[in-house]
Amino acid sequence: MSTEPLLCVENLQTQFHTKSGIVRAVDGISFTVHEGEIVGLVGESGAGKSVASMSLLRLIESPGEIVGGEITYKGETIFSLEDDTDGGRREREAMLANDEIRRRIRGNEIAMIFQDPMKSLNPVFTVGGQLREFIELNRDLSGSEAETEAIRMLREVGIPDPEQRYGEYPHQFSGGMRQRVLIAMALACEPSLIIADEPTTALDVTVEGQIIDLVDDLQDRYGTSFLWVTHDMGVVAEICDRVNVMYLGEIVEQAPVDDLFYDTSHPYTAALLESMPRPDRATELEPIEGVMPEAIDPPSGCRFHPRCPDAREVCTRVHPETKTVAETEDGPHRAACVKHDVFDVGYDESVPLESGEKATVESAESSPNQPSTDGGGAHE
Ligand SMILES: Nc1ncnc2c1ncn2[C@@H]1O[C@H](COP(=O)(O)OP(=O)(O)OP(=O)(O)O)[C@@H](O)[C@H]1O
Ligand code: NI
Repeated sequence: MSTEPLLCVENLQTQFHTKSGIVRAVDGISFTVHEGEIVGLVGESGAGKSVASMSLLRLIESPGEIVGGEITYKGETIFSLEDDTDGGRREREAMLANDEIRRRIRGNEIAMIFQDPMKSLNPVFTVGGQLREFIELNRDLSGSEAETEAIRMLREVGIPDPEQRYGEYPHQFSGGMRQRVLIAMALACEPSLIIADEPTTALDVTVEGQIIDLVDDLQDRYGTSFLWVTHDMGVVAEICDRVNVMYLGEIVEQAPVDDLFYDTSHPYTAALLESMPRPDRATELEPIEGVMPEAIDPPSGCRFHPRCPDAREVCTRVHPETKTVAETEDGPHRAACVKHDVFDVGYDESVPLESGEKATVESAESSPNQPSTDGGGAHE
């Protein structure tokens, strides 16, 4: 993996300004996507996966804002700030203008697929008509050429009888078939990268499996890279080459997929894996203990410590950066957990936290001036 990455994200920070305070939805994440790779972004609801994905295409709207970090794609600057002369921050000159992002990048270079195809398809126009129009607008083709291309794409994504289905409306398609249409639309301009935000979550398991097989196959044939957003470790195992695990706005573990599963290095990832349904185990699932705190007022130290079975006193104080914990054939294995020797902050000597203690330590540490959304009820 010595070549330049296709997409490079460094220390990305995206925040929402709300009445109750600043929501640090994405709080300094860094990752790359190389050509031909399927990279996973996984984590529970509220981790910041969608905000991160939208940030990559500069689709964040007020009250949200990217406040820091750098996004580069094929060497071009999608986002970057620099210090200006009077102590503020300004957009770097190299950063692409909004209309360039709209005209050259979105759809053509980086396409996006969302969970709900009905939001992306217009119910009053035929599926084929929408696909044809999209192709006509984005590629230099005449109406009839675009129609032929649209039918070819429908066939390509496994829609049976595409000439016939071309003239049907979105409601005449099943959920899985609609998702295939969106994949056809995403592929239509032959982008180098597709960002897929939970595209199979609403589908039943069999159809989900078919869509995943389709993506795997298309990925092979077109060489398209994917950023695959999901909360499902089963899907990650199925499809991803490398994985980023997100917790409360941060990436806590980053590894090639096999290493993530067989040499799990962050207790949060371990908990996600424990809660995953597996065919070789009885129906009893192990839910992750506790609920994810709000991104508005994250716990001190390691953000996962109040739920972590391995938490020690030091974890309430030290906020771990993500560090390389092992080198593998397929790249570095990185984790943000001080129990690893590279951190050297006295984890071994530190006193383990009892479940009750975690809350006490946390409330003692948090500043009384900070707005709290839950009224501190959890600490009673
Ligand atoms: N428009 C908004 N205003 C305020 N906060 C927001 C807004 N959009 C997202 N957030 C907050 O940002 C955080 C991250 O949300 P995000 O949607 O990225 O999570 P996610 O990981 O995609 O979760 P899910 O699996 O539920 O889709 C959450 O705390 C959420 O409440
Ligand atoms: Ni989401």
